[in-house]
Amino acid sequence: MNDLLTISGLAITARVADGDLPLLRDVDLTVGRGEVLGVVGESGSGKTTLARCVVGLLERNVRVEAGEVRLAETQVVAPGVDRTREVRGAQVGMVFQDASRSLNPLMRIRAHLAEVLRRHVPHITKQEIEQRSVEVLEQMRIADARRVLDSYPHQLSGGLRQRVAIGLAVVTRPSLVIADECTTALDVTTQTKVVELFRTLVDELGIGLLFVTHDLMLASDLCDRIAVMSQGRVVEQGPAMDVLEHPHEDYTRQLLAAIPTWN
Ligand SMILES: Nc1ncnc2c1ncn2[C@@H]1O[C@H](COP(=O)(O)OP(=O)(O)OP(=O)(O)O)[C@@H](O)[C@H]1O
Repeated sequence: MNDLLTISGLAITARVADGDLPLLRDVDLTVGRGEVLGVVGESGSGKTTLARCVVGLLERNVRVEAGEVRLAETQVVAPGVDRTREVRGAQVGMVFQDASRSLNPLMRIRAHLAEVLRRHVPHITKQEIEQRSVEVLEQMRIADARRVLDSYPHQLSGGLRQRVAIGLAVVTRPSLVIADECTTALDVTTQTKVVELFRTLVDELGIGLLFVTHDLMLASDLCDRIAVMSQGRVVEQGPAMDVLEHPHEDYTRQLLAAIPTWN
């Protein structure tokens, strides 16, 4: 089996004032190497809970009740099991919605990259840090990498900051990247560029990408396969074009019907 990420039978519950609230039920998903899985669904369907579970960032009132998350052969999440700290950053990179919030305003981009590399690459030298920092910004199609390395986050445009955030997620050369609504705050042109960048990274580096979005048009541009979520369950999944062109579920049809340009 060549799957990088395997989620099976995952059930997640939140403890709330009046009892237990199911957030995810019976979720089965896989992401292969060099593959983009799009996770789509309306607001509140459980997409973020799924993404955060894989990287061990669930809130304190939330627990895994059944099922498991495996990264290649290793079980990283199961009831009472959380090995995400061991893989987060090094084997699994993350990009979230608002890059500005994940960057420290008082640190230059060079220091951000150095911090991540020092944390996850044992014995890395100063010279290697500089080399890999320039290299990753170039991979992000940033032309003037050295100027960007010397900049503070506020000196960069939103689109550039988001590309830096993606760079931070992949500089450790993870095998899997989790991206949660990471293009939502960007204008349409920048969104397209980020999507193209992701596609190139997946194709060139062979990483697996779990791409959470509520935007089906974007998903259709980027994803190999799509999983549709509703009320904490995966209601439909398959090759992107099959799901979007020939949906089996009414729920998927309704999502598609809500896009004016789809039909
Ligand atoms: N810690 C929590 N405690 C209680 N309820 C929660 C918690 N986290 C999420 N929920 C609820 O679980 C449901 C799923 O939330 P989630 O953020 O995973 O959905 P989503 O599909 O990512 O939505 P959006 O697109 O709006 O981010 C929502 O109804 C949300 O209010």
